[in-house]
Amino acid sequence: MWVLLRSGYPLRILLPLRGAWMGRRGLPRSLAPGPPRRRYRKEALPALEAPVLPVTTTEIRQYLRARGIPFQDGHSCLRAPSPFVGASKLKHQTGAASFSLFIDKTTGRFLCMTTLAEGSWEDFQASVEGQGGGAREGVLLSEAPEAEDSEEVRRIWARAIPLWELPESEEAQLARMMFGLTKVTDDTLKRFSVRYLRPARRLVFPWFSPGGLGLRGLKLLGAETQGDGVQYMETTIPRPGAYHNLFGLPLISRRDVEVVLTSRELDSLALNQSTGLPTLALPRGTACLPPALLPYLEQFRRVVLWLGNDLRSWEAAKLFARKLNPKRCSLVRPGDKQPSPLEALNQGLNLSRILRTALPAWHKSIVSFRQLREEVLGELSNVEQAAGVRWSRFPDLNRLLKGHRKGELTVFTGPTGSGKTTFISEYALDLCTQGVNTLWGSFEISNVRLARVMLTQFAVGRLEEQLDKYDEWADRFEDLPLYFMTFHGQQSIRTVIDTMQHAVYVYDICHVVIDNLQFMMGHEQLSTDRIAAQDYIVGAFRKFATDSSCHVTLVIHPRKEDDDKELQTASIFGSAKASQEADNVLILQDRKLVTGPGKRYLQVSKNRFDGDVGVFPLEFNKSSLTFSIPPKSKARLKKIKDDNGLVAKKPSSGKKGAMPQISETCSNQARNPNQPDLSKPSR
Ligand SMILES: Nc1ncnc2c1ncn2[C@@H]1O[C@H](COP(=O)(O)OP(=O)(O)OP(=O)(O)O)[C@@H](O)[C@H]1O
Repeated sequence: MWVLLRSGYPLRILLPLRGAWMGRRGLPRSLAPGPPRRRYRKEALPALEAPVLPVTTTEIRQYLRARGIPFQDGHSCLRAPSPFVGASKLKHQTGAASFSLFIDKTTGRFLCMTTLAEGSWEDFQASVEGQGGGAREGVLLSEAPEAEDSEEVRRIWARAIPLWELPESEEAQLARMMFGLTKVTDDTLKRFSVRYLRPARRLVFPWFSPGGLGLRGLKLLGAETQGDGVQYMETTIPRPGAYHNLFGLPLISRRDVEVVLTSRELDSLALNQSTGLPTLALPRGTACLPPALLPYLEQFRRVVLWLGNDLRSWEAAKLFARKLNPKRCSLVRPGDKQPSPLEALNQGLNLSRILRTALPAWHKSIVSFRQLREEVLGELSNVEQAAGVRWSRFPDLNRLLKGHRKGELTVFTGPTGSGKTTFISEYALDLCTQGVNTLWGSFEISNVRLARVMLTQFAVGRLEEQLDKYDEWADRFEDLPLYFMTFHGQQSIRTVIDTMQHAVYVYDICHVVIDNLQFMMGHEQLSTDRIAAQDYIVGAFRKFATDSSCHVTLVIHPRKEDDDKELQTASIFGSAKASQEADNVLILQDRKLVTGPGKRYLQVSKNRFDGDVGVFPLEFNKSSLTFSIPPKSKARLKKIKDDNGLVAKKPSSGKKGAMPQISETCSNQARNPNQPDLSKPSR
């Protein structure tokens, strides 16, 4: 496989994850050859000083036309004859097969289906323009299947045996029961070449290269009973970021025009067996749909997404349909009578009938309640899930905000140097460890410094004093779905939003953190222009959050105010636009004057979801850089709400540690509202 080095985006990947109990390739240590060691890896996407602007579909089309390259318009890609196929081979390809180069309409990245060459739009242009052979030059080892991986893949595959050939029937029965495969036939397992690794008690799903070019990777699936249910553990080789297997692809015929996409291999087995339809399983379930897979899905006129039986799967299905072109997509809605395909098979339901209930993903801009009623019902009957992902480290935040939801804008403020970056880093890390794909825009502090803070918080302790543990923590940290923009200091909002859009498309980002708005804007504008510019930028982030169904957390410095005053919603720098556009407003209250140094409170002063606002204490732990809630703290969460659901003004007791006065409608007491409290240089 050819993979090229250049990239047009100022985005750097931090790599995918393994647990402490895992070996280098994410396998149990007993399966990983040799002692753990670290390898030097080439930077996957190098940081760019001057970001290249993303290409548009129109520009791609214009370029191809100007160069006289014929092309066909597809659902998510343009198809053209591949410059990577030798003239002799090209002669033998006819019709659609001769258009074997797929160019992603959104990113310009290409894939040649014949040679498996792939690269960026700039690489394609370079190769068309004959700049030193283009694609053939830059082989990126970190993304190409590594020799070591291939060896490991072959070894495990050879040790695994076909499930239906398990000699002891008791063992075979137990394995089938654990994975819910009692109704899946041997024929189905054979068709999909599913094996079983006896020592590790794992199912093994193969990733075959297209065109029967051999085994490219594996997914190992373990199952453990937990209460009434079963918990599945997945391991992939290569690691998740490079595992681009559409399980079931070898069974797809060129003539197939319809496919059902599932989020699990087990679901694909069940669906294919009971409906006879072509089915494919996404490599990382509902976590993401990497654009690298889109060329393989171009041939289908209809794509049905049946990803699971919870709200998260439903959200993912809607997002993936956008990438696939919603006009050809239908979605199976989760529900009691519509569980996941494997469960449906096990419950004796008619899977073809469920598929017929799939709803078109595309509708015009105007909808009637009829189209919304099922969605509303879904939210009402899954209140917990509709409230979003809950924090594991901040239970009080769950009590107030209920969870972290897609498509919302959170504005976060606090006095200079009070610990905003440190807190927001832990707040985002908490979500990221629970599978929320996160993109950081750290304009004030360098990514290295930020990552160091995050890693310390992740390990909940100082790593300086335990460097022998560094690799173990770093390995686990690498596998978080965490990405960083490589911007620093002032940036144009267009470039930042374009990069965010790119990240949503490529990495299915659900949470973007911008730290902070003022550093992104630079210091150049005059004060009145600044407020207008900030309003414009806040509006752009708001629109992005809504349009991309992605949560944006925006750190904004407060105005310069008296140090001894509590901050309020109106203390956010600029006009009222930021707090009006925000769904949530969070304030880090630095109350050192009344409670002593180090004491902080987090105040939720706006909550559009259900109106609950309040404050709760945070205790800073200097060695782990974490803000945990003091276990024996008397000052617990305090909800502040009047009968109308509005934030009430509470009289101050004037006592040490008293709750702050909070008012949404407080007067503007800022000394100079046009001046943000931004007295420090970029770090
Ligand atoms: N509650 C706290 N008590 C004492 N030190 C803290 C506390 N919170 C953070 N710090 C430390 O204070 C320093 C500044 O923290 P941080 O960068 O998070 O503040 P900030 O509010 O983002 O700053 P700025 O206003 O410059 O953006 C860091 O070294 C951090 O470890």
